[in-house]
Amino acid sequence: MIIFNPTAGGAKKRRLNKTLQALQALGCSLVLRETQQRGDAERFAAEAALSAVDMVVAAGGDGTMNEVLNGLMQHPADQRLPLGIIPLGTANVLALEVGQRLTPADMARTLATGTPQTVHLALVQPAAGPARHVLLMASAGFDAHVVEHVRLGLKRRTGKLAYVFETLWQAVRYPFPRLQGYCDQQPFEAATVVVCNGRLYGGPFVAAPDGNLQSDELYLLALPRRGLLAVLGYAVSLASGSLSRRPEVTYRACHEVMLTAPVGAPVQADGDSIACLPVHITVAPETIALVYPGA
Ligand SMILES: Nc1ncnc2c1ncn2[C@@H]1O[C@H](COP(=O)(O)OP(=O)(O)OP(=O)(O)O)[C@@H](O)[C@H]1O
Repeated sequence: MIIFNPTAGGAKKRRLNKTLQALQALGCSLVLRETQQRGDAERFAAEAALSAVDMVVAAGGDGTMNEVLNGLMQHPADQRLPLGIIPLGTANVLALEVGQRLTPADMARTLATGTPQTVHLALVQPAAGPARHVLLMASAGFDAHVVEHVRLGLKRRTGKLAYVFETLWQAVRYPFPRLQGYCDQQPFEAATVVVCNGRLYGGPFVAAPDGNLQSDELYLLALPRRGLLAVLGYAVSLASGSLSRRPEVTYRACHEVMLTAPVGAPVQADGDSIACLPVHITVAPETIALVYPGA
């Protein structure tokens, strides 16, 4: 089953159709479901386990992949279908993380012949509301504030530039409140906190050099500085892959992060706002089989 978010990445229906044709040419039979609104992809994925399909494919951006993941995780491990991806989003971080090339032929080949590999997940449990599984990363502070405020219309028209614009706009307005929490029981404070399950953040940018979806470790990045200059400095370091090596940045492997204050501050995961502080972030007890491109 293919679950397609027609709004992802400014609607890439042609790329989807070409991928579907390539899949059919490889002998795959397909069921396509199109989302109408947020939440549909999760519901469709949960329903898929009850029908005769052998894989659920998220066609959209990282937010759609996160929704499909959470639908699949509603079932026990022995009934859980593997997750495949057709990346059609704005940043497609998961595709970069697993080395998936974006041509329709490559995407179809992976789904038809790629190998499902066990991937560990993060689990974000807010004090209020349901827990969510996370593939790539969860964050709070400046970065989650930008995700919450980025204008959807602008994102559809300009793609990643909308994030650049919103980052600059918010960097001179955001009050940078102190985030407080515990990382494996040790207290810390920061202006922005990112908990990475994988290596990459926001695109092909290495945030957690030791991150690996196939290991059961999370990586904390706690960024203490506030204000526009700090944001620009962190962006440059991220782009050059050196963010985790900055002297004032805390970077460490961990299994549990509690973010306690300020209560009500937004938390984003896999590129979408999902909760408010306080939250408890752990390595999820359950895993998913994710279809990786072949060698
Ligand atoms: N039909 C729909 N209409 C509006 N929103 C939808 C629809 N289907 C899914 N969504 C929501 O759209 C949001 C963005 O989707 P997604 O992340 O897949 O695309 P993107 O933002 O373009 O890509 P990326 O995350 O890679 O930047 C998600 O929160 C998802 O739940």
